[in-house]
Amino acid sequence: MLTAAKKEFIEFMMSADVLRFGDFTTKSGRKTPYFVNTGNYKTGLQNSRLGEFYAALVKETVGDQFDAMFGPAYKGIPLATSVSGALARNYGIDKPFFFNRKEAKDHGEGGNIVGYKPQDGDRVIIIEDVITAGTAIRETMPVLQACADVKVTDMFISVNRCEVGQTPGKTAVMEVGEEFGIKVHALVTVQDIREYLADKEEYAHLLPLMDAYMKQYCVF
Ligand SMILES: O=P(O)(O)OC[C@H]1O[C@H](OP(=O)(O)OP(=O)(O)O)[C@H](O)[C@@H]1O
Ligand SMILES: O=C(O)c1cc(=O)[nH]c(=O)[nH]1
Repeated sequence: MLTAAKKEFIEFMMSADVLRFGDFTTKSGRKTPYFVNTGNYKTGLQNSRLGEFYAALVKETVGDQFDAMFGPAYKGIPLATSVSGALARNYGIDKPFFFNRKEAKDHGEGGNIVGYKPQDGDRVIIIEDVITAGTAIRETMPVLQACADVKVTDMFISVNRCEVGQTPGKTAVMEVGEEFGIKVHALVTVQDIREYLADKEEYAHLLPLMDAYMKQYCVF
């Protein structure tokens, strides 16, 4: 159901040109009529507001029951930093954050992890933009497992695209749960976006495109 909070988040993404409609190709090679580009957030206020949306979901689901948050390069990096700030400011949940470099650095401090140094036994949450086919999370898990014996418990994303992963009939989110034991929490889903569009006459032309895409790739 499209709650007022979900509607507000969809309008926030659209006002920042983050949620766009047109012809795009996903990392997994799917031709999609909509795309979420969190790289389009550009101002302090947008960043601060974005952090608040995620922080409210973290507070409501896991609260302070985690030890650190991880933002996968690249787009997870500003997400994790803004969420950590909002959690501390709004809820007094002051937790460390860390992120990776896609290419290891061979001078100075070296390595591929920046920020907090994870410890064995840490419960880690991941802050990301979207999950489509689940490739990115499968790239992220070995990076985390190489740091320490951490337990990744939850993952927070802007949009759950509800798309099939590697196994017919299963979403990437289901697979992530089964393979890694990670619970995925999304601010909105593709169904929320579709419902939002259906409420507004000016977006009527997008509905057949969304429906065709959802029929091809989504599992509900
Ligand atoms: O579930 P998937 O099919 O993997 O697709 C979703 C991921 O793909 C993109 O990341 P990308 O690897 O392009 O990294 P970026 O943050 O550097 O843009 C996007 O930011 C998601 O994280
Ligand atoms: O699947 C992807 O590559 C993808 C989808 C999307 O909506 N946004 C994004 O940054 N990547």
